[in-house]
Amino acid sequence: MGRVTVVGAGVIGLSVAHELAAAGHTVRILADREAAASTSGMAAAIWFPHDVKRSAQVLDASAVTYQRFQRLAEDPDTGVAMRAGTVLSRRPDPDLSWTRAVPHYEPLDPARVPGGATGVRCVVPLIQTDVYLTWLRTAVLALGVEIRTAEVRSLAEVQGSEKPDAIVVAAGLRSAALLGDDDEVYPIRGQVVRLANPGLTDWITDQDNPGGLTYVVPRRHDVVCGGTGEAGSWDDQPDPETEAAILRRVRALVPELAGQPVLSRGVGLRPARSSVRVEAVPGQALPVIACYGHGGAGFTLSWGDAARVTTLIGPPT
Ligand SMILES: Cc1cc2nc3c(=O)[nH]c(=O)nc-3n(C[C@H](O)[C@H](O)[C@H](O)COP(=O)(O)OP(=O)(O)OC[C@H]3O[C@@H](n4cnc5c(N)ncnc54)[C@H](O)[C@@H]3O)c2cc1C
Repeated sequence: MGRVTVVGAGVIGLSVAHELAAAGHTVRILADREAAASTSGMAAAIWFPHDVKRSAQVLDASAVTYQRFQRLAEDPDTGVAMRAGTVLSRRPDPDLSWTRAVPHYEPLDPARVPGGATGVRCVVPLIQTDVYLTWLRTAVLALGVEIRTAEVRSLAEVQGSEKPDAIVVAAGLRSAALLGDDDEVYPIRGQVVRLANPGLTDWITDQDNPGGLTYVVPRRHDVVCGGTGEAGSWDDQPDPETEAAILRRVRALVPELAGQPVLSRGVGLRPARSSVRVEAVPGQALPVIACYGHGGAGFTLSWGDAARVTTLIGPPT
């Protein structure tokens, strides 16, 4: 193994290419959109395994990624920072399996939690996606990876034109169409509205808000407010009524947001699957590794799954 073609330049494709190149492979990325113009560009993002089945593999990948981001946060140019925040839950038995990867967390004083909810206060990586994806692309190029703008219509086409030793399919929602052996991929629509930041640093996510998924992620120059989690919806246009409802919910949760002007808005389609797929695909003429279906946790799993792909490919020969 030596020459690897990665299909996809979102956070997953870039992270995989980074780790393969760092391991000594010659890597080329084929992608028809830059990360900023894909789902990856729409995330806020915080480290949190949201909209993904929390299997042992996912929790392991989350932990590896947490540690990697913690190191990256030492360099402000990466756009990664460690930030305190709150995870609210309104279920009687909340799933706290994710806290295994988090060194600092504590149950919140019930007096500080909205009626009926429980809360965990913790410190996690906050990844400012516009800064981070630019940093990651630059890091990938510095490792000698070639990034080519191209639409891939079939893996046979890649095999014929690129003659790689292996292919990694990291094409998000469109991965299943390229592989043709998977009918378990579907979009989870996420709408966001970005407000001016009145000086907030702490994030909050209210997973089971009766009005809908609600989160507030303050960044350097804005606050990403969400959201929605509409499984099966391919609608990529912001809906004004949905935005008004998001604004009502986030202002109820974080009163400082009242009166802050809207800076921008957007919709992203999370590439969801019954479970994240990271494996060698059987029945192919050459080694093909699938790495997709990360739902609402692509950043959260990125470095862990990139390491897993690198192990599956093996060392360069
Ligand atoms: C509103 C919202 C908020 C989110 N918040 C978070 C968060 O806080 N934390 C978190 O961890 N995650 C979050 N996510 C989820 C995260 O954004 C996704 O899991 C992640 O972006 C998926 O990355 P990806 O690289 O698999 O796919 P994408 O970013 O969609 O990239 C796919 C790439 O494949 C390329 N491609 C596809 N098909 C082809 C083809 N046939 N030929 C050539 N190129 C192709 C595209 O051009 C693109 O480069 C959020 C998502 C949304 C929508």
